[in-house]
Amino acid sequence: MFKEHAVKLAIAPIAWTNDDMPELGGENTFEQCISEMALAGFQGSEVGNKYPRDPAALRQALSLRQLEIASAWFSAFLTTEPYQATAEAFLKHRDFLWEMGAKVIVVSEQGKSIQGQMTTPLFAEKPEFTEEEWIRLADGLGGLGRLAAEKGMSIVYHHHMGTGIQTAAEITRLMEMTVPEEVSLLFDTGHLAFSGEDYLEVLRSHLPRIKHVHLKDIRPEIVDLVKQEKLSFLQAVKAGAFTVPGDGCLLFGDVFALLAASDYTGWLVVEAEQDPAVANPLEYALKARRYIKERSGL
Ligand SMILES: O=C1C[C@@H](O)[C@H](O)[C@@H](O)C1=O
Ligand SMILES: [Co+2]
Repeated sequence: MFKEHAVKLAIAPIAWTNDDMPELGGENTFEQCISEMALAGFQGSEVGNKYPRDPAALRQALSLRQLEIASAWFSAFLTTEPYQATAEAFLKHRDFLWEMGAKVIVVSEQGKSIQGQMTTPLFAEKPEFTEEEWIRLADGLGGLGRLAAEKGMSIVYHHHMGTGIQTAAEITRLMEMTVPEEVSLLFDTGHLAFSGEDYLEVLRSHLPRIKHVHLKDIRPEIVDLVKQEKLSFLQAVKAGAFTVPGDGCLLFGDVFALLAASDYTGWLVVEAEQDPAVANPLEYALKARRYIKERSGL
């Protein structure tokens, strides 16, 4: 299926400690988190809020467990703040990731985002960008892409529930307003399915621009509840809207087949935030690892 050495498997720390709601998994330590990632058979991780920010200390802790850093999330505010403010914060983030050996930088526009608001209904209050904001976003992302290229890196745009770039149409528009040399795409299965998009069609349409993949599944009955009860994104996560690949309703066999057929090279990152007090992170990491092996041979 996948070409040898083309793809590496990572898992995000968000299943152990949630950066959006640090009270979820507050008791789980950084060492426990990375030890369990390695124990479950993963080669890499993204960066969570408990990770040391000193590259030497982080490298040392990871190398003991033979783990690498795949990437880390960056919140941009290109639609609501001056470009310079986002660019300055981005440069620090870029240089940290470069020191950690990452090749891609996850970027998500958080201007007008409701993803961090505890009670704002996710579906009813989804933000939309004005024409002017679309232009600011596309131009700003181009600028960040050029800054990433100075270090031989790429930005991968993270579409996300509760933001101005959530739907298939919004992703397509963003890709059309930017160029592949500057802006690549992160494909997150869970966010697309949650939004009600045809995630396989999004994958087919944008395959050449996809340079990073987040694998998460959804529990459709919880997604229905989120709509009926007008829950927020954070309430949805707590209620268990997301889970690991194979534990929900997504067709990951098809996702892997499409990626492999396009000679995808890069990381596949299991990223399934749920309440660690309900869903034991090691148990779910092992479940995800077994399922990925069965479906992709990796
Ligand atoms: O990549 C991600 C990072 C998280 O902080 C975010 O809220 C999550 O849903 C996600 O997909
Ligand atoms: Co994601």
